[in-house]
Amino acid sequence: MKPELHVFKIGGGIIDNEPDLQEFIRLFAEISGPKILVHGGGKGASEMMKHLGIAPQMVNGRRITDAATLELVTMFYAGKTNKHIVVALQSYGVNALGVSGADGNVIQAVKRPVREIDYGFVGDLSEASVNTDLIHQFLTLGLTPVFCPINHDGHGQLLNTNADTIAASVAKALSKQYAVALHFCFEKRGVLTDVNDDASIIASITLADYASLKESGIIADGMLPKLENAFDALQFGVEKVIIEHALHINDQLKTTVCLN
Ligand SMILES: Nc1ncnc2c1ncn2[C@@H]1O[C@H](COP(=O)(O)OP(=O)(O)O)[C@@H](O)[C@H]1O
Ligand SMILES: CC(=O)N[C@@H](CCC(=O)OP(=O)(O)O)C(=O)O
Repeated sequence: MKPELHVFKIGGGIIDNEPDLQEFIRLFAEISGPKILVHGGGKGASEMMKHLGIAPQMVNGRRITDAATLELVTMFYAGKTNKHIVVALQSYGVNALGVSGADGNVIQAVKRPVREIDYGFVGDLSEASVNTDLIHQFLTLGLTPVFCPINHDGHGQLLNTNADTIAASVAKALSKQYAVALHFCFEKRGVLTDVNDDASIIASITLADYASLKESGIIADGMLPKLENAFDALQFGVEKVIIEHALHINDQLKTTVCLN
């Protein structure tokens, strides 16, 4: 039987709220066995850019990343945010190792080809992008890898990748060796039929449900790439995908994503 592995992803809504972030880290620290944390931070990055007079541009949940934006997001994600999370995890006794994809060549991306939209320095991933041997060695040493959304192309170029995509790609790649549970944690109780009502949780969502909820506009914005990554992960061997509130990971109320 494969050993269990938990891959957690947290986004900007939690990272930007310091008490919530600390509480999530406390709960994450309690999880036993091998675990991985992937973080985003898009909300804070956009706020920082606005302060500096640069208008953030997002298309289909992905940031258009020109050279100036890449410099800023590298500082923000790989520097401030990643180290802030790592230092907090250390304070809860988790031996966290903060990495970008360039560190140890742990994730290599390919710059997104220009089609209708030029995303700039945005990196796409495949399963082969992820250095599973190295991650397995980190886990064997008792380290908890903490991935920021910055990767590289192996030829000297850093690239920005959506953090949900990183979490799904890492989960898929490791599913050959581990029974992986992928947890997308954010500031709501799961996928909701009314985005303003946390009581309206959809307990389980299939691909067919997703198609009709998307059609009717009930699922929109950042939830679209999250669910697309969730179904993709299930199709490629991840055992369980859960969408849940970052501060209620021990509760039963959450959305489980299923293929059918
Ligand atoms: N049906 C839905 N249920 C829950 N959230 C939804 C739904 N439709 C759209 N959303 C939006 O998706 C957002 C989550 O996506 P995103 O902001 O990318 O998350 P993250 O915090 O991981 O970066 C929620 O804050 C919410 O506004
Ligand atoms: C290419 C791309 O879109 N990268 C994302 C990476 C951060 C992210 O995904 O943050 P959340 O998980 O908090 O949304 C961005 O710069 O917004």
